[in-house]
Amino acid sequence: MLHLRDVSYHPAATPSPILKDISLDMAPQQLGLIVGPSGSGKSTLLEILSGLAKKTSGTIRWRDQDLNPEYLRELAGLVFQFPERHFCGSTILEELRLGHPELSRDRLHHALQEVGLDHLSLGTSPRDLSGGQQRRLALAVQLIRQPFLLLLDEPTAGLDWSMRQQLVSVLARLKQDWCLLVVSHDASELAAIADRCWTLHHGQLQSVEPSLFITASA
Ligand SMILES: Nc1ncnc2c1ncn2[C@@H]1O[C@H](COP(=O)(O)OP(=O)(O)OP(=O)(O)O)[C@@H](O)[C@H]1O
Repeated sequence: MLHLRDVSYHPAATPSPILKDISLDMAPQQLGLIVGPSGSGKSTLLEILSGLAKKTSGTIRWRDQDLNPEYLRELAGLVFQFPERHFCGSTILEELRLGHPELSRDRLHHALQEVGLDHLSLGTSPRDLSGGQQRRLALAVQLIRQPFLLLLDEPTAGLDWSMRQQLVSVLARLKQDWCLLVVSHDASELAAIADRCWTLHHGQLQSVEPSLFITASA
């Protein structure tokens, strides 16, 4: 169970906080969706939850354990917006093994299976994959680390309709085993698979019913 209580982020360079007293709870096997316009603080919240930035105040807990940035870097997996821009490996195998040369082929195969890419040869170049396949490979890269929390920044951005549908069904399947927190400026397809929804405006989080977005985008 992930618990955030009154998490704020106020860098010295800004006149007002970027995140203001954020509180939320999420259970394993849930998908949480935070929807907010550009500049509302979505990526900053994910940076804090993945240990890349340090909150100014508040607490972040997994069950009863307080999580500092070092712990968060180990326990959370962040898939950046447009993750394909950061691929470094020349093959799928290299991409999956970056930083984890010891990983067995079984473990790699399992991660690819979870995102529906197990039919591909490990020697395929990530650059030769479709946009949707590249997004799923980026998910697999995080899954092999077995994070307790999978964080996704705008996972469907820039994909066409059919690739978005494929990605949404992969996420729906992944939430059966993982805790997922997704941020997006567009709730349309993701709200249908979300267990919890929030809006984020000027760094302030507000809980809303997922059905609100489904009706609004229908
Ligand atoms: N360390 C920092 N110092 C100063 N300003 C910052 C810092 N981190 C974030 N910001 C500012 O906070 C605001 C929120 O940024 P953030 O990237 O989190 O928004 P976002 O909702 O993810 O937007 P987008 O969808 O455009 O990526 C922006 O105005 C950004 O410039």
